[in-house]
Amino acid sequence: MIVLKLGGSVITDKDRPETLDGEALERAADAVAAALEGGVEDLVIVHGGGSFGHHNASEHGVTTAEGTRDAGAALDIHGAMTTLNRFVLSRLLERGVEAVPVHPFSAGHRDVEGDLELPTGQVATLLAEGFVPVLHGDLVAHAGAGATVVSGDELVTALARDLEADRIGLCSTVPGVLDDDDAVIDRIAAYEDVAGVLGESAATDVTGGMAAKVQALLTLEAEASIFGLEDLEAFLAGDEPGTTIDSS
Ligand SMILES: Nc1ncnc2c1ncn2[C@@H]1O[C@H](COP(=O)(O)OP(=O)(O)OP(=O)(O)O)[C@@H](O)[C@H]1O
Ligand SMILES: C=C(C)CCOP(=O)(O)O
Repeated sequence: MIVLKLGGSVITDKDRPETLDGEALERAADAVAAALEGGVEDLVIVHGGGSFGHHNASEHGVTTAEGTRDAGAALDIHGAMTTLNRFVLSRLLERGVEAVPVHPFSAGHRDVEGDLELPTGQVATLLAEGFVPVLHGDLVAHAGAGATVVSGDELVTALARDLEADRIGLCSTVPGVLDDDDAVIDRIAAYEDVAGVLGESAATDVTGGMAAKVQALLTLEAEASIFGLEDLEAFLAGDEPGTTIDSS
């Protein structure tokens, strides 16, 4: 089972609100379709927000910890993410991928500690029935805080753990985690080894950029890869492009 995240910064133009990077999205959809035709089974896709969702969340002061109890604000943020989800689904459907949406707002929640609870029975059943479930960064109900943002990266972690993913891939706008000289770090085994070079996202991003990604992936048993769009095909073919996060 593969969990693949298509970074919001890859499939959208992160500097312009609610703007797709149509070419990049089509390229990603091509790679997914080719991989499924080539024999990949059991693929779960998660996509991030990029220029959809982050701007809205930021405008309403909503983050993964700061929530809202304003339904209008919640619909604004969730609506931006479902709009992007429709675009992703349609590009996949056009290529014969049996992609269906799973909206985290209707499925998950956070407890008072902020820990995410995400049921995955629907995702497992969709996989078993031959679908490609497509989740996305979203809002979730948060005990004591209203509704807060859940990042695609958190969803990847929860899905990978629960569904015992064999492989995890984060396709981002960078070719991997970069060191001080902008060279791709091949392998990361401990957060302390790279904490100094990890920063936040260059664009409006309420969920933490690269540092949060690496921290989350280090908690998983399976190996994860962070790579750029040019390496998506290679990842889906079984290679380990970019940076491998290995906590074992
Ligand atoms: N050491 C680093 N190596 C690589 N990228 C880094 C590093 N430190 C900070 N970054 C930033 O992290 C960004 C990737 O995180 P970001 O959250 O924007 O990606 P994404 O998952 O593709 O998008 P989204 O969160 O919208 O889904 C890079 O574009 C870069 O600006
Ligand atoms: C900002 C929202 C609503 C979702 C963010 O998801 P991410 O881009 O994966 O961090």
